[in-house]
Amino acid sequence: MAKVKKASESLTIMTNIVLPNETNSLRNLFGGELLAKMDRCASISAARHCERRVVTASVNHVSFNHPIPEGGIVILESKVSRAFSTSMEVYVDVWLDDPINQKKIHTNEGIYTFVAVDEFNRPIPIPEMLPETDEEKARFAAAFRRKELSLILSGRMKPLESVELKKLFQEPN
Ligand SMILES: CC(=O)SCCNC(=O)CCNC(=O)[C@H](O)C(C)(C)COP(=O)(O)OP(=O)(O)OC[C@H]1O[C@@H](n2cnc3c(N)ncnc32)[C@H](O)[C@@H]1OP(=O)(O)O
Repeated sequence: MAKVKKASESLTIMTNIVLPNETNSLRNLFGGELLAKMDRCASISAARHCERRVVTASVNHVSFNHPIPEGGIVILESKVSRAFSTSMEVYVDVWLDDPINQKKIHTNEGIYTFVAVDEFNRPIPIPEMLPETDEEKARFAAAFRRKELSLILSGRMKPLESVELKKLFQEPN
């Protein structure tokens, strides 16, 4: 297995059409249906990066910016944004595609943490991740801060133990 992999090597794209049984009373895609699709897409990216079985450790953030109507074409695009020791952050971007009017609306964004595990479900080391594009570099740079926040919110880290996150609240000299 490579020791370093590019972000693009974990790129996963899933395209779906919204069916009536996936919608809410407003005939838009039900949020829980979308979350399941996002988790699937992100888990494939994580597995592509580490070439191991992965489990979802945390859903750190999901935004719902625009409804997705019944019959809409949904494109999910995910990539590993940073790899740590055994865990990795995965970004999922969701688009509503309108091929008739040639428009694409960015409807959702999700940030997930996955952990690579062995056959006994114990965390195992993963390859480093190399960002290349400006967007990949920006997401990579802020990922450690988000990891600390997620660990604090899950009670795995005390706020004063954080390094990057604490810097946000410190006055510049
Ligand atoms: C694809 C699916 O849908 S899977 C189904 C849903 N998911 C599951 O069932 C997973 C259930 N949870 C588990 O199995 C375990 O809690 C695991 C494997 C996630 C973690 O196991 P632990 O024994 O706690 O391992 P440990 O404390 O060493 O953490 C492993 C890594 O995960 C990271 N981690 C754990 N929890 C979090 C969290 N809430 N937020 C961010 N990172 C986390 C740790 O920081 C560590 O990262 P690092 O090694 O890269 O520094």
